Amino acid sequence: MVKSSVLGFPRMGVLRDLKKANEAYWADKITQEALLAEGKRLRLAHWKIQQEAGVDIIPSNDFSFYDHVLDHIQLFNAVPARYTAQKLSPLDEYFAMGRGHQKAGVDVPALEMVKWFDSNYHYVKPTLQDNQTFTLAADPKPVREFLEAKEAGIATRPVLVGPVSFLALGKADRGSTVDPITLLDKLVPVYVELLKALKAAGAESVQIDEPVLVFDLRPEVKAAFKPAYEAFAAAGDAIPSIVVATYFGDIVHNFDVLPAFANVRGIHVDLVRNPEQLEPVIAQLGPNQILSAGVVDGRNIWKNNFAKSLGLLQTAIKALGPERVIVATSSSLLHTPHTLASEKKLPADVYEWFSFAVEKVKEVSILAKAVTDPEAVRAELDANAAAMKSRADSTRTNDPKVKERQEQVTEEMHHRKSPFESRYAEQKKHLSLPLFPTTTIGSFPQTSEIRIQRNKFTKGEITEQEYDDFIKKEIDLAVQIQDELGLDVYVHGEPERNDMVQYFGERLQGYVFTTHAWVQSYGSRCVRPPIIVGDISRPAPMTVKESKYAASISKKPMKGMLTGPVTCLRWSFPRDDVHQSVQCQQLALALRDEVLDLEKNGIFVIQVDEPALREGLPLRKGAERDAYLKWAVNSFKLATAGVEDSTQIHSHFCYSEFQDFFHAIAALDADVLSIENSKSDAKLLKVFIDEAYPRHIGPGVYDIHSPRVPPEAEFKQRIQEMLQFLRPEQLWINPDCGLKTRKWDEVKGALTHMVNAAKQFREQYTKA
Ligand SMILES: CN1c2c(nc(N)[nH]c2=O)NC[C@@H]1CNc1ccc(C(=O)N[C@@H](CCC(=O)N[C@@H](CCC(=O)N[C@@H](CCC(=O)O)C(=O)O)C(=O)O)C(=O)O)cc1
Ligand SMILES: N[C@@H](CCS)C(=O)O
Ligand SMILES: [Zn+2]
Repeated sequence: MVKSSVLGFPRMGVLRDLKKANEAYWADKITQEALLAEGKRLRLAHWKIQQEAGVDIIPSNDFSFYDHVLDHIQLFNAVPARYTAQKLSPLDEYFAMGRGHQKAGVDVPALEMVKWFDSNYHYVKPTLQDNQTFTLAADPKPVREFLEAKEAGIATRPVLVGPVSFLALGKADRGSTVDPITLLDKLVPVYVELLKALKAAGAESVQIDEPVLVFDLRPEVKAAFKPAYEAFAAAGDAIPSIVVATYFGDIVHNFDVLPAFANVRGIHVDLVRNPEQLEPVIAQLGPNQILSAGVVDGRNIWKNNFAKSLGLLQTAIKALGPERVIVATSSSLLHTPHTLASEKKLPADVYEWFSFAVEKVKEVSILAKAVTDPEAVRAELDANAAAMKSRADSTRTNDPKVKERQEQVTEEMHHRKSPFESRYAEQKKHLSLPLFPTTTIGSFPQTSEIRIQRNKFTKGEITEQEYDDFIKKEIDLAVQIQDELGLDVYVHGEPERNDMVQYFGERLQGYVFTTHAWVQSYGSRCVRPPIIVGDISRPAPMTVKESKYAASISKKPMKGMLTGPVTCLRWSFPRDDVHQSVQCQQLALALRDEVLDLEKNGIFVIQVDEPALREGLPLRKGAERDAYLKWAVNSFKLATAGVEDSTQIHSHFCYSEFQDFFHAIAALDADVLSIENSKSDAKLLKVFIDEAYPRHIGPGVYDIHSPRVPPEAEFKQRIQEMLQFLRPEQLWINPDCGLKTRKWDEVKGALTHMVNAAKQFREQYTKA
């Protein structure tokens, strides 16, 4: 019998229960015991869903209160001393690393949080010291959760982030210079101890995730697999058997690492992303090793194409026999929403095209049966074939007018009228900005009042007029606060937006959107990606009404605020039947019209956010990456280049790892860039000098993910550091990202300090 397996299940629960419990705990509304009990309830519920679907290998330790990499930081007692020194409870210490802690005299910022591979999930970076040690935490979480499932009668396979990936995804702490991978020999014995404890608890097998295997690896990282997995092999039967899991790419280029895995039970590969790696991987397996074939997509919401998956599985079975093949999800289902069953408003025809986590779990189970006994699941196979046909034949997907417009796109449409120097001269006259201009990234606090009013509007409990009036009042408030703070370029605050991508998806033809399809983005924060089902176009302006109103009541320049084409694409669930470059160009054309409409309506600073530009970068260097960069950069330029020289185009990126990506950002030709930087070493900005970057930049000076209000001195120190790498005339002062997740008192406090710090530098440099 072929077995089925799931690599991880979403944690939030059907109604975002974990988010609600976490936020209630942080607001002191529920006790620690209540939060822990909610975690337990969710874990059991999720295991049962998988058990009832007939999944053979169910994961444990995939649950996390905040982030699974952060769990491992605590599991290995790799918690920086600034947190342990606070003597918080283990749970509060954990949240302090995730989101900072500023309470009862304790003031510690969060650890850095960055993108998980090319997904919209964010993990907390292991932050390691020169004299780092590792020990196993008391009552280790993977053992505890394995036993919890066992008590409930559910045998599970614990999931761990592997030692090489844990270190390779980490960094040296500020003030340390250690290359994390050199800490391997200290870490591996702790893994062995943990694996022994899991075996003693009854675990027969573990899933060890080594997703860094899909990257181009430094030789030091490649070399680390051998000693780590040899140490595991040396533990023999004292530890569970190991399946090494990789995902989001192929591992063919790292085949020279595979001898390190000679003694593991099996290897998991992502056959959704890279089906072509199937045969080469099969050829590399040892005579008794198992292939875990990831055929059910953990990153998208399209129903599995059973015929296609069965083709891959049959190839595997032919080579290895049924006992050595496991049917699996391509990756953890963390990146998919909980269940399609919650969606009551999707058009009936498209509903049939989708599968969320609960449905994908069933798909894995059906495929495992179908591959050796199709008649046992004939009805399911027929229904699947009918759904595939319904989508392929649908008229929803194809809009000839959109295609016609795409054919008329010219090279010239990608270029601004003049080079930056001439544009800037025009903008200077037009906008009269001071030295070190201050601005924010767009959103202001999305208060519960805003969400309640929007919810009432969605449910029809208030009229459009009432909702519009409410939004106008919010914009009034945002403008008034910016007056008081003394900022230089204003934003309207985005109160009308549920999310920077969903909002646009809801206004564009070619999309459908959901009511409950939440996916965790970081910590308790979730997103509800809209779904691209067909060719995209803009039936009407999307943001002009709010920006125009905001500009009309503002005495300073008002920035229009759009989400760029690449980010709209990446943070939606894209089509899988049309190349992403085509979808992106359609979005770019829709946004180009919006940019020009904003300009026509008196908005002369327009920010087009592209925080997902880097996330979309293929994980390995090479032709695929070059091709992506070409179409991604062109899409941004197509969206923005139609404006006059005097209109200032801003763009924003909330990630700090821009060194290997600098040329793409520069190629956008945006007049001003804002980039997340407050938690990184200012030295990273050196690339702007090295590359003689001519345009203007606002490296973030304030970590918006944390409720912490940094003191004024911290802002001044940050600006001072930045001035070592940037010319004063090119420096803007702004936070890392939008402020929607913060509370107004935090925002006012932090921005007061930020503006005061900027004013002091302005004074100093104007005198000089
Ligand atoms: C900049 N970031 C974003 C990413 N991806 C996006 N798609 N959007 C982003 O902004 N990726 C990288 C980063 C990640 N950062 C964030 C930051 C903040 C959030 C966030 O705040 N998410 C919200 C949900 C946002 C939303 O869609 N809100 C809706 C619905 C609100 C709601 O829950 N309504 C209630 C009813 C109202 C009530 O009674 O309170 C309900 O439906 O039950 C809205 O505002 O209308 C979050 O809360 O998690 C995400 C990523
Ligand atoms: N304008 C958006 C950008 C987030 S990346 C905001 O401010 O929330
Ligand atoms: Zn951002």
